[in-house]
Amino acid sequence: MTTPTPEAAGTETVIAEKRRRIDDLDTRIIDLVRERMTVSGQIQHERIGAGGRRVSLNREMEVLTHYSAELGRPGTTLAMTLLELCRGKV
Ligand SMILES: C=C(O[C@@H]1C=C(C(=O)O)C=C[C@H]1O)C(=O)O
Repeated sequence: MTTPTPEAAGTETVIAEKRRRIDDLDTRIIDLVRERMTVSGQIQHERIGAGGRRVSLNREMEVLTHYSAELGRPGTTLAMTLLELCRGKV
């Protein structure tokens, strides 16, 4: 193996540092998703206990609109994944 140039070594360091930051962000995002799942489950439990349904399509449209307004079409996909995590498959 050849020794990397100082420039390449610097690039590798920057990438390694940024990847650690991304790993930290992903850990926090996963924690937030778990928190969302807990709160969503509490709402569903409350509604079902009052004789309602687990799913509220009107509310899900609001969530999908929020994500698509902020993040475009991939935001809709992300919101659908979050909804499935929070209330299961419909
Ligand atoms: C949490 C709720 O219940 C369900 C889960 C939702 C969610 O996780 O955002 C949205 C609508 C419902 O299908 C709610 O009605 O707010």
